[in-house]
Amino acid sequence: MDSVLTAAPRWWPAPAKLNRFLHITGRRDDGYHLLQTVFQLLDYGDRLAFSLRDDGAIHRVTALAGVPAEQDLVVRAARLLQEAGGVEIGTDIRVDKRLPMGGGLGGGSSNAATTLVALDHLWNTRLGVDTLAELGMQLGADVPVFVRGHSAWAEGVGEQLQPLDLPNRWYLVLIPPVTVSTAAVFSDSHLRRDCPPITIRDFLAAPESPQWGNVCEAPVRARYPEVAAALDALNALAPARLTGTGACVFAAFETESAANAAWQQLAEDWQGFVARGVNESPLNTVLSTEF
Ligand SMILES: C[C@@](CO)(OP(=O)(O)O)[C@H](O)COP(=O)(O)OP(=O)(O)OC[C@H]1O[C@@H](n2ccc(N)nc2=O)[C@H](O)[C@@H]1O
Ligand SMILES: Nc1ncnc2c1ncn2[C@@H]1O[C@H](COP(=O)(O)OP(=O)(O)O)[C@@H](O)[C@H]1O
Repeated sequence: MDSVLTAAPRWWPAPAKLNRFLHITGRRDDGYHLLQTVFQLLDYGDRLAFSLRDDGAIHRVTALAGVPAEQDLVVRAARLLQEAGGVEIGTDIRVDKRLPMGGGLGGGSSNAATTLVALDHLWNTRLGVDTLAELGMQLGADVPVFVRGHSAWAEGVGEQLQPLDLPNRWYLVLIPPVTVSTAAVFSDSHLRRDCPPITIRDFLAAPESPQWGNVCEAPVRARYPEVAAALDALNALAPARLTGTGACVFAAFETESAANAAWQQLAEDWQGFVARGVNESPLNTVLSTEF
């Protein structure tokens, strides 16, 4: 029997991230690229709801275009936790999606992290943040930062994290009408892979310096004219960057009204949103206020 064990499930936030900059300093033996990047979390993203089931099934309630349930990161994350924690309870998972897929905003990774963190509480596995981050790493390089829930300096393939308090900024994010394949960008022969390593101190001395760029920007610009057009449109108003391997681009503003004013100039031609940069994930806020 599929009896539902909780009455009114709450919504759990799955925030987006931006890569404030992204350098590649080399490659691992397995071909994965070694990065230096800063993850800026946003107060904007998807929402997930969980209804526990006593039959042990993991069931995705909402469809995701082009992603079969078995491949959905929320289902994979729930299964992983179920195995790791020896759990016999199941769950229905509902995803209210606002973040574009393949946008460089980390939506899939954040959905996976929220699933791990929320079910660790709802299933009472209490594995703790370190184990959840390790489980998350098996699902994707960007999952641990969302599990840990703090904007961060990252190295390695994104798993070596140091929490950072970044300046308060508002971000205008444009969503070009195209999906960028992370694998295709990383296999591009024109991708710069020899950035000299910098230190966290170098970055913090001038966090908004134009010298910290995104090496994926050049190959993505060349392959995707829609991304080039978005960068050009935003650059006319403020310094614009690509996030991750794209497709989304962003600019930072000191105030919400400045970000909204820029958005008003672009909203007729582009999809996008304005969001506040946060050092602490909205997911942590839920945990600390309700659990
Ligand atoms: C580069 C970042 C920065 O945030 O880009 P976005 O995906 O957010 O845009 C991420 O670390 C991306 O991590 P993630 O999105 O988990 O990458 P995956 O799907 O695991 O990787 C897809 C493919 O890209 C290549 N890949 C990925 C990450 C990496 N550090 N080096 C690589 O060479 C590998 O060939 C891999 O098979
Ligand atoms: N729940 C999910 N939400 C988004 N993408 C998912 C999900 N599950 C699996 N995916 C797959 O992960 C890929 C990367 O998604 P996403 O993390 O949103 O983009 P990015 O890594 O560019 O930030 C998608 O193209 C999709 O095929």
